[in-house]
Amino acid sequence: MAANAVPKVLTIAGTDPSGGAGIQGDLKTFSALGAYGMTVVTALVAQTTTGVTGIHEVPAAFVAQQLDTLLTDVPADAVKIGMLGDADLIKAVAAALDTYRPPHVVLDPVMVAKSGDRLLPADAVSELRRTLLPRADLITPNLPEAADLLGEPQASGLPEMHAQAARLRALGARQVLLKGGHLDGDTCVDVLATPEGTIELAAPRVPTRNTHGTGCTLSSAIAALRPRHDDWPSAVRAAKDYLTQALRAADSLGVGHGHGPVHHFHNAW
Ligand SMILES: Nc1ncnc2c1ncn2[C@@H]1O[C@H](COP(=O)(O)OP(=O)(O)O)[C@@H](O)[C@H]1O
Ligand SMILES: Cc1ncc(COP(=O)(O)O)c(N)n1
Repeated sequence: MAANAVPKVLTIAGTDPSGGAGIQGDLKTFSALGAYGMTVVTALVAQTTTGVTGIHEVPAAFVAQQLDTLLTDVPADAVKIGMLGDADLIKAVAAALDTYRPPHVVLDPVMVAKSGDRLLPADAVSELRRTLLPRADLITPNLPEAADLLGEPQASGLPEMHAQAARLRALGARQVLLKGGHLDGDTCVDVLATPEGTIELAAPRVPTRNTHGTGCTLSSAIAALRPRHDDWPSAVRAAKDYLTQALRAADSLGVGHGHGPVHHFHNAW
């Protein structure tokens, strides 16, 4: 990609009518970071800041049709994959990755919403592990998702996070960003494991309950930024800085009665 070109970035994910997470949160992130956003919807989700009331899945064949229709016209410079509601959807997305071979595939292994509602059935986790981890350039599990993928107890500190990130790489993901937001402390430390080594990325913990969409924002920010950065550590660092700023602005929004969304704002206007 030419240095001054606008990256065309695709999100494959479910919806959030409240606009904080899923496809809607991803598109806001892409725009805020100067990327051109494209979408393939995997599920219509009736949800808001307080929880999920229903899921209407898109048939796998129609997700495949959306991917074929889009990617034969517009190649993606990066792809973010979020909610995939069952094993057939996982297989359809894997097939499209094999056909179109987009660069920079970021997989957020979404399993449970902030409200505690399940977005991926437990019996589809092994399909995600077997089929999509080896096709991802970077996976971005939170602590419960990493534990589920590995079939292990959740990490309770940084040494265990380092060990689990390495074991997730051994399952086939080329890079692993194990997110530490669910631990306590004044800083939120994530662990990034790459073939070149493992680093810790820290940011101050923002004192807010408005964290709906943090995982979606981080993974889509990485996808938006990766085409313009030389390597994963640099893109992930910039994406985490962006997320911390969006969390700092979250309380000014006042959206909903539960965990409100992070705020993407542009200063230019
Ligand atoms: N209150 C917070 N302040 C700053 N960063 C946070 C906060 N909560 C989470 N993060 C960061 O947001 C990202 C996603 O958080 P995490 O809670 O670990 O995953 P998920 O949103 O998928 O459950 C991580 O980079 C984490 O460190
Ligand atoms: C469609 C969809 N995808 C993902 C999430 C997870 O959101 P979070 O970023 O808060 O973990 C969500 N609530 N809805």
